[in-house]
Amino acid sequence: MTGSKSRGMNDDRSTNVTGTGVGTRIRELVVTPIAFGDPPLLNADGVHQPLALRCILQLVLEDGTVGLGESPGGSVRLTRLQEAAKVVVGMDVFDTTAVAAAIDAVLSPTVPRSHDRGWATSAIEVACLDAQGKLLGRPVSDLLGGRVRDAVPFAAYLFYKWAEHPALDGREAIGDAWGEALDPAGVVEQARLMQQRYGFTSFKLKGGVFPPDEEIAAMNALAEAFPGQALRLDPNTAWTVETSKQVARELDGVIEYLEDPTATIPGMAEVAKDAPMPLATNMCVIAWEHLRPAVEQNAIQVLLTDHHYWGGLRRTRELAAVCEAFGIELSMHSNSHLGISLAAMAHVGAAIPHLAHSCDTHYPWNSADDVIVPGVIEVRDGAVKVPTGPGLGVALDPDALDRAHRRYLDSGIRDRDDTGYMRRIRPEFERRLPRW
Ligand SMILES: O=C([O-])[C@@H](O)[C@@H](O)[C@H](O)[C@@H](O)C(=O)[O-]
Ligand SMILES: [Mg+2]
Repeated sequence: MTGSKSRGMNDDRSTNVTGTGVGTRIRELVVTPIAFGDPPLLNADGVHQPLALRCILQLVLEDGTVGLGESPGGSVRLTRLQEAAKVVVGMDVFDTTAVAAAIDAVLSPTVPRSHDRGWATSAIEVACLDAQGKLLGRPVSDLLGGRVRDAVPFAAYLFYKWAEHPALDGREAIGDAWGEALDPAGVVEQARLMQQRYGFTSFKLKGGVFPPDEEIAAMNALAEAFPGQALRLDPNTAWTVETSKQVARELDGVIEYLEDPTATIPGMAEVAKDAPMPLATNMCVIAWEHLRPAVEQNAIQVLLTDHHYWGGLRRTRELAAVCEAFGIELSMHSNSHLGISLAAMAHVGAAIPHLAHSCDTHYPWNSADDVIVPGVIEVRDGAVKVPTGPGLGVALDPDALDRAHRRYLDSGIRDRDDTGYMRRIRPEFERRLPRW
């Protein structure tokens, strides 16, 4: 961890904004790597490790106001955030364009692709907006143009999963409250639990785990168990173009969209010519330069935005306008995350008028180890109420943050490695895409 977590923790402070930058300059950016529990969720790459990694950002202004941010973790992202943290010191928190440019400039020599630099820019922009909102006494959604909805709908994110992380390296097996889901009945049971606990009315299954016929059977079982409710399948590019076309035909009338059945923009465009339902992506259109070819080839009809890599909340709002111009519908992508990210997702989701689909969230899988004070941000009735307090509207729980940071230090895990972890348990596992 860099810096002290107790410094500048006056989260609720509101101050007069003079417009001169007095008190609104960034004094310090504290980046804290953390780890939190994650169940054995299966995907095309392997299986989730027992701990997932994130970085928590505390952007401290000269007047003591603190803006919060959350970024995906891992050693590379942590190093980039730490580098970026140095160049933003002294800048005005309202000058987010200049802040983004400074981060971009310091990272460009070592990180050539703008998309890879975007992760740092995005997390820091969210922290700036949280601080701005606290200074102004206004929620972040107001800084994005105002909310068009008070609650943002989310989908249950279903995964094939083992009942427990098997015993390994002298540690005992780690079970969870969700149980096993390895066949259609298990998937339907998991969906029922998700609905009971969180009120979800739309469901996404992470596929690419079993042969397509088994995943088609799971989707049909969900359709039977939840008639009329929106369903999606996402095999993370585990299929060839031909297999994708075949699955799309078989799921006609069953799913609202098919997400990343196959790799690349041309591959998706081939499938889209044939598929009876819209195709969605968070894999082949992940940077501004991908939009033009995707539109020209009509490769996707739905984009899953993600403020964590599209440059932050304002850029996501701009992306939404571009998509609107080209008739691309919007949904939202998620990775394992905690409440600061969920709050940011809710604020930007509230400010996008044509958000056509419920958003993804891993939060139910990870919320037990959250680092924010509970009660403000939660999934209820399949939606997240957009906080109305200043900034993101959430506050850090310093003890929970300390625990999560210690967990990170003690774990020795520094990067996500679904394939490596899977191979330790099933040595014959090969990450081969497309697999079918
Ligand atoms: O957590 C997972 O296993 C997901 O596969 C995640 O890594 C993806 O980024 C994501 O959820 C997706 O929609 O592709
Ligand atoms: Mg996806």
